[in-house]
Amino acid sequence: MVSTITVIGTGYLGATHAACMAELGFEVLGLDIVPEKVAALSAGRVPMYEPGLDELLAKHVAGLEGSTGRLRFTTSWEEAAAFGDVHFVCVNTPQQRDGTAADMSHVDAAVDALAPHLTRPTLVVGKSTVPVGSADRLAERLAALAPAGDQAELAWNPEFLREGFAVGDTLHPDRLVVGVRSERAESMLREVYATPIGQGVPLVVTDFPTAELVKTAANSFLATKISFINAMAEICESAGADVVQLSKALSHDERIGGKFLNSGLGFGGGCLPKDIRAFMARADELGTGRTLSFLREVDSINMRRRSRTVELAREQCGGSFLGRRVAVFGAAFKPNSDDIRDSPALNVAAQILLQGAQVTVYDPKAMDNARKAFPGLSYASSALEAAQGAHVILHLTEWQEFREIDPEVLGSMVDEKCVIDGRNTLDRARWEAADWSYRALGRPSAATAERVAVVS
Ligand SMILES: NC(=O)C1=CN([C@@H]2O[C@H](COP(=O)(O)OP(=O)(O)OC[C@H]3O[C@@H](n4cnc5c(N)ncnc54)[C@H](O)[C@@H]3O)[C@@H](O)[C@H]2O)C=CC1
Ligand SMILES: O=C(O)[C@H]1O[C@H](OP(=O)(O)OP(=O)(O)OC[C@H]2O[C@@H](n3ccc(=O)[nH]c3=O)[C@H](O)[C@@H]2O)[C@H](O)[C@@H](O)[C@@H]1O
Repeated sequence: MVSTITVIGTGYLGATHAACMAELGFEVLGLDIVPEKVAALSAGRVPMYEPGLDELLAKHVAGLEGSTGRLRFTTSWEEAAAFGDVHFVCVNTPQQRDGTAADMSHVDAAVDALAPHLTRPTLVVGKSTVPVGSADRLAERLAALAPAGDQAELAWNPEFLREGFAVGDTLHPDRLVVGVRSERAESMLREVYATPIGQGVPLVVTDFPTAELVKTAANSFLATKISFINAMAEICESAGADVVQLSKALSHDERIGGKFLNSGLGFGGGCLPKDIRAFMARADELGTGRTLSFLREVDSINMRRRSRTVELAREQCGGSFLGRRVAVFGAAFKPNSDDIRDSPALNVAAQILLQGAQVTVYDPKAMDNARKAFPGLSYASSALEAAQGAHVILHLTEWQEFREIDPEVLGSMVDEKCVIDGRNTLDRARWEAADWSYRALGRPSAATAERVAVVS
C-alpha cells in the first residue's frame, strides 16, 4: 500500500505536487538541494507566487498550528529514501547553455543521489519534462545503482499543470498519463491518484516513450496554436484586418476552439519555448529532424512578435528611443505568476533599454525576480508611478489590474497618450474615448480602421 511519498525538487512543479499529495491524504516529504528553499517551505512560506499554494502549506506543513502535519521538507537523501513508498522526481530540465537540447544534468543528479539509498521496494516516478528515451536510460541507471535492484522500479508520469492554476490543475487534472513497465507500477500509481481517478479523471496507461512524448507533443501543439494566430496577426497587419475579430470568429468553430488563440506578444515561460527546442533537438538525434521543422517556424514567429513590439514602440516614439521614457506594464511571462523565465515582457523592455530609452517596469508579483535578472531597468511600485512622464505605455502581461486602470486618470500622468496593447486585452474603445492613441499587434491603427470602414 502506498502511504508515503517524497517529492524531489520543490520548485514551481514540485512544491505544488508535494502540497497536493498531502491534500490527497499522503504523508509527504519534499526534498531540495537548496537549503533556503527547504527552510522557507518548512516554515510554510511559498518561495514563489502560486495562488492557493500558501493555504495548502498552512494546512499541511508539520509544526504549523492547526496543520495536519502531513507535509515536511528535507535536504537529506538518506531520509527521503527511507521515507518514501513512491518518489516523484520534479527537478528542472532547462535548455542547455550551449545548445537547444534539454539539460538533463539535474534529473541525472537526482537519480544518482537517491538510488544508492534505495534499500527497499519502491517506485521512482519521473515528472520532469524530458526528451523521449530518457526513461529507458534512467531505468537502467536506477537498477544499476539501487541496492534494492529491480525492486526499485521506474515509472513516467508527465505533468500538465499551468502556473497560476497549479493547485487546481494538480488536484483536478484534465487527464493522467503514466508510462509503466509492470502491473505493480500501474497499481501503485492508481493508488496515488485514486481520488482524481474516482472523480472520473481519465487515466492513460502506456509505455515510457509514449508517456514522455505526450508531454512534448502537448506543449508543441499549444505553442503551434499560439504561433498560428500570431502568424495571422502578421497577415492582418499587412492586409488591414483585425486579428482579435478573426480569432473570435475562428473560435466559434468547435473543431478549432478559442483556447490558446489569443494573439499578441506570444509565448514565454520556463516550458513552452525550451520544450519545443528540446523536442527538435531530440528529433535531430533520432534522425527525424525534418518531421519537426515546422516547430522552427513556430519559434521564429514567436520571437518576431517581440521584435515587432519593439518596432511599434519605436515608431510611436517618433523613430528613435533616445531621450524617450517608456512604461512597461508587466514583467511575468503571464499573469497570476511571478515567473520571469523567458518573459516576453522583460525581453522587450531590455531591448528598448539597449536602444536608449529610459524604461520603467511595474508588475504586481514579479518585481523581485525582475530586479534580480534585469538590474538595468527602472522599477516603479505601481502602474501609475511607472507611467509618470511616459511617452509610450506598453501593456505586455495581461494582469487584471491593468485592465481595470482608468485611461482618463492615466492620461493626466503621461507625456504622450500612446498605448501599445501587447496582449490585446485592454478595452480599446475606452482608451480611444479617453483620447489615447491605441496600437496593437495584428490590429489596424485608428486611421487605418477608419479608412477600412469608409471603403467598406
Ligand atoms: N513549472 C511548470 O508549470 C511545469 C514544469 N514542468 C516540468 O517540471 C520540471 C520542473 O520545473 P519547475 O518546477 O518549473 O522548475 P524549478 O526550477 O522551479 O524547480 C526545480 C527544483 O529542483 C531543484 N533541484 C535541482 N536539482 C536538484 C537535484 N539534483 N536534487 C534535488 N532537487 C534539485 C531546484 O533547486 C528547484 O527547486 C521541468 O522539467 C519542467 O519542464 C512540467 C509541467 C509544469
Ligand atoms: O510544461 C509546462 O510547464 C506547462 O507549460 C504551459 O503552461 P505555462 O507555461 O504555465 O503557461 P501557459 O498558460 O501555457 O502560457 C504560456 C505562454 O503562452 C502565452 N499565451 C498563452 C495562450 C494564448 O492564447 N496566447 C499566448 O500568448 C502566455 O502569455 C505565456 O507566455 C502549458 O499550458 C502547461 O500545460 C504545461 O504543463
